[in-house]
Amino acid sequence: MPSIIAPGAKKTTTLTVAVKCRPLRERERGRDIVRVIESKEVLILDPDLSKDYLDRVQNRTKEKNYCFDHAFGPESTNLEVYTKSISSIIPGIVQGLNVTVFAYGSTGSGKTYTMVGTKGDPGLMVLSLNTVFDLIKKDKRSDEFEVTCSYLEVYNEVIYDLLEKSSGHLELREDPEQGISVAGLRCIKVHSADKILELLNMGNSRRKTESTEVNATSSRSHAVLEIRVKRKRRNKYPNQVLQGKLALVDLAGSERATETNNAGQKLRDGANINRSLLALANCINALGKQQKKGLAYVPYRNSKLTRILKDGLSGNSQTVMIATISPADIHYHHTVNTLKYADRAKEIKTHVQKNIGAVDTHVSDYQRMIDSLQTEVCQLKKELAEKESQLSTKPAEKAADDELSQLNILSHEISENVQERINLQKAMSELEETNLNNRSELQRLDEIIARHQAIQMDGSTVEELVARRLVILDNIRDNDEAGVNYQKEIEANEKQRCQLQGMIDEAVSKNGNKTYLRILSQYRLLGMANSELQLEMAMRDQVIHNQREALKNLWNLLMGLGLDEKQILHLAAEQGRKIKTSATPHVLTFHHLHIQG
Ligand SMILES: Nc1ncnc2c1ncn2[C@@H]1O[C@H](COP(=O)(O)OP(=O)(O)OP(=O)(O)O)[C@@H](O)[C@H]1O
Repeated sequence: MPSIIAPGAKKTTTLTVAVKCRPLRERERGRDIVRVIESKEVLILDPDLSKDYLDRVQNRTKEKNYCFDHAFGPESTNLEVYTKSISSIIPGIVQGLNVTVFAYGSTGSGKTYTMVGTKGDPGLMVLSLNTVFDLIKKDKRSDEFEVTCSYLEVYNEVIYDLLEKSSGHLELREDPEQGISVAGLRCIKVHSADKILELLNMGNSRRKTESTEVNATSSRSHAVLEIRVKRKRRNKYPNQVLQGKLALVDLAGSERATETNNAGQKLRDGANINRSLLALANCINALGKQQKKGLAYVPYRNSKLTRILKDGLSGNSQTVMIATISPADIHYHHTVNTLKYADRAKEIKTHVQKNIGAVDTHVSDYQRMIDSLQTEVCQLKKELAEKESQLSTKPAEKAADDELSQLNILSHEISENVQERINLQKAMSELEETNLNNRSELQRLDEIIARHQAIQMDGSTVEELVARRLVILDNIRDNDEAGVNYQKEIEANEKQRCQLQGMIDEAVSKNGNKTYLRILSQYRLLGMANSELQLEMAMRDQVIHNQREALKNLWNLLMGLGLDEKQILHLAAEQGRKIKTSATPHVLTFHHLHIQG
């Protein structure tokens, strides 16, 4: 039965951006070029001291000035950063709101120090968790709480569970209602901040770090700690569940490979870290632009990191970006680059809304099918491993062994290929939807402009409308261009798929080990069926989501026309539809609207 949730009022809010400048380190021996003025302004001095007076007056200086919600100098502690920029939004988590905090900055600028901290100067993760549990303690008598914690890292575009000793590769799952989740990620029930900190330390010890020339323990991965708080009102509204979420993100540092003297694996890491960070920067750009230009396409799909952070960047979340910078003159370019993105991020808007519990059942059937397929895939994987170990004990079959491992590689590649295709197709359909909206706005504008011109209205109104029209056209062109690129990628993906399929078929026809191959091909087919099913589920959910949105709009429209809840229900009954509602204190009229039939 599809159900729609009409949640508490949506509040639009802008991203809070705070800048934290770390102290100059002993070995840096450089010049301190950062000045923080009145806790808001950041002044970056020209690193080149040789500029003369004339250069300065002729404005040839590289001095830059930015203004943020908060700015902290080297003497500020993490507690100060927490108190001024985050503490006020943390209580929302136990009231059903989502909060995201992420640190952004170049390698060695102090992201991990700010997020994790030290014993003497605990970081934002520690401080916010302590507050969450203090708040829970206060309300424990009247309400029931359940807190769960997960910790993941994105390394080389692969997601790993930091709470698992030897985590496999995890996949992202999408649901238009619930947003993005990570399939198979461990969620541990916790009862205290200390327990989470214990898990955090354990996870951090598993995190991929390397020594680079810029930072001795440089984080090579992006880490996301997520705390979910479920709250059940024991006395007042026993059926209501509030679900808040706190996502704390410590990003890997961005650096240019040439600066770190990295090679081989490290160089590859750098490329992937930069791919994610580049995608994040592109999303920040597009979102910043969107505030001015309307419907620009935001390329969340270009990396795992941006897909995970999607909610925090534009969805239902109150978000704080902490931009970390170094005061050293040698880092001038990195510092200015970080501040440029931080400056753009100030424009980003999110929509905060309480998550009032409704257990959705419509995905459960698909979910069950996927889970059972996954169990079967695991079982076959085990059988495959057993078979493989038997085969490897017989040296005479070494040649067959090689062919089999080749087959394994091929089947892995084909499954990655299917995932990529799903992702590209979803990106295409999102892009098309964005442009559909753009085109309908264009049509509306054309009609209004024609009407205004017909009655020869004041020129300035028409000028404004025409300017807006040009902006929309510009967006449509940008989005069409992105669409052509996606289409090319889809074609390349399909070509690769055919090639892989051909290679597999050839290998299978040559190989003599029939039992093994039967299992292998079954495993491969199941893996593909699983992926296809996920695509089908996502598409189906998108349709349901659109229907619900349309119904919500219709409900609001009818309310706006002066009809009350009873009259709407009556109207619906006349149309042969059953609607169930239940009242909550957050929305005057209703919070659940279940539509049957
Ligand atoms: N506010 C601070 N006070 C004292 N030391 C700091 C501060 N911020 C950072 N540092 C020191 O600077 C160094 C680099 O910091 P950190 O490891 O947090 O950088 P990072 O941005 O996380 O780097 P990467 O991206 O390479 O992981 C560390 O030795 C850290 O202790």
